[in-house]
Amino acid sequence: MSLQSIKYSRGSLEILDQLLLPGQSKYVVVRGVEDGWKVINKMQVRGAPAIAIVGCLSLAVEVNPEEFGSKKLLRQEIEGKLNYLVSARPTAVNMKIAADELITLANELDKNETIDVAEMKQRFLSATEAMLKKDIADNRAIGAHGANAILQRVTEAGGSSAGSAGSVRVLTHCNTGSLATAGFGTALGVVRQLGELGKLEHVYCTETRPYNQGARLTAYELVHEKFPATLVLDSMVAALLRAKNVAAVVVGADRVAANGDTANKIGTYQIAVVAKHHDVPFYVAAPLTSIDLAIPSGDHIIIEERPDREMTHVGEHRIAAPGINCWNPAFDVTPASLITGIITERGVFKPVELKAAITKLL
Ligand SMILES: CSC[C@@H](O)[C@@H](O)C(=O)COP(=O)(O)O
Repeated sequence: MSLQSIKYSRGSLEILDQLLLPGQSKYVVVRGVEDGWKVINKMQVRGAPAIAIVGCLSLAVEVNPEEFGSKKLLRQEIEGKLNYLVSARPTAVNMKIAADELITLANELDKNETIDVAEMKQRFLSATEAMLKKDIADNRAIGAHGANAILQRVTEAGGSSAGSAGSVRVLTHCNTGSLATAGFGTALGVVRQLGELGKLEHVYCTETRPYNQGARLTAYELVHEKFPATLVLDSMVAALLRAKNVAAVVVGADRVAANGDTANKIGTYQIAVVAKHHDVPFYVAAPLTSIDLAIPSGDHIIIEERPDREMTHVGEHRIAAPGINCWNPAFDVTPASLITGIITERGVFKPVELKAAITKLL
């Protein structure tokens, strides 16, 4: 059983094939950008931060053995291939932000007359490799901020949604853990942190149809951690919030717009509506690399539509009546008005404060 979604050392990249989990732990070798694009598009690796890291590292393994005749040629290679990788999946912004940062770096290195092409390549590789460590550090910080926010809110609300010794029950959706990131996780990092603090009474995870990231991947991580955890179907959330004294919902994000509207796995929006109805705080946990200040609202987010087969089949087995039409958006947009707080590595912000706070930080 492995929770390491990305194995990298200079010149070598492997990803844990998430289509096969939890039945099989099998790593797939990614030899370059073409492989990187395919494993992202087929969702063998998925989760917004992991997509960006694998995309950029796939370019690093391709560039590593190559000799470039000039810095201009290296810059063109970096720019062209990163823009291609962005096209593998459209909704999560992390790959686009990473690509823009690395293209800016390549332009600066190209203009810097004090370095040669070999040095430029080394600096590009180091910048790409730094993403792995940074993602884990960011996730740890998200976990700490998120756990504090949830526990503080429970205390402020008089502790009625707390269990024994102030511990809490939380609900999460999709998979936002070690498998979706370089390690630890975002929303699942918050859950992990509550667990590490001894404050996690129970975690509920949704099945997350149709790809079943909750049932296959989050459940796998929770069992591995030996956390008190229960799987529920997506259609059970209203009943769960009515019955189980859940203190908070915490989910991840694929793209957060400047006003706080958040694209995340399909089903997130309806959970937020149900949470509002039951007066349960609803948190989005995401690194700054998931926040897209360039778009004013969620109306500007492109929602990826996936093949019908993901709905009509479970593995090789057909479950839907042949001939039926399908609509399979992979994500939905939760309006900012339903979001209590956006948990980042730099603190927790109300959606209305987000743009000003992030602009100041950056
Ligand atoms: C830390 S992962 C955050 C999001 O990417 C996650 O919640 C999600 O929606 C994943 O969707 P997926 O289609 O599995 O890539």
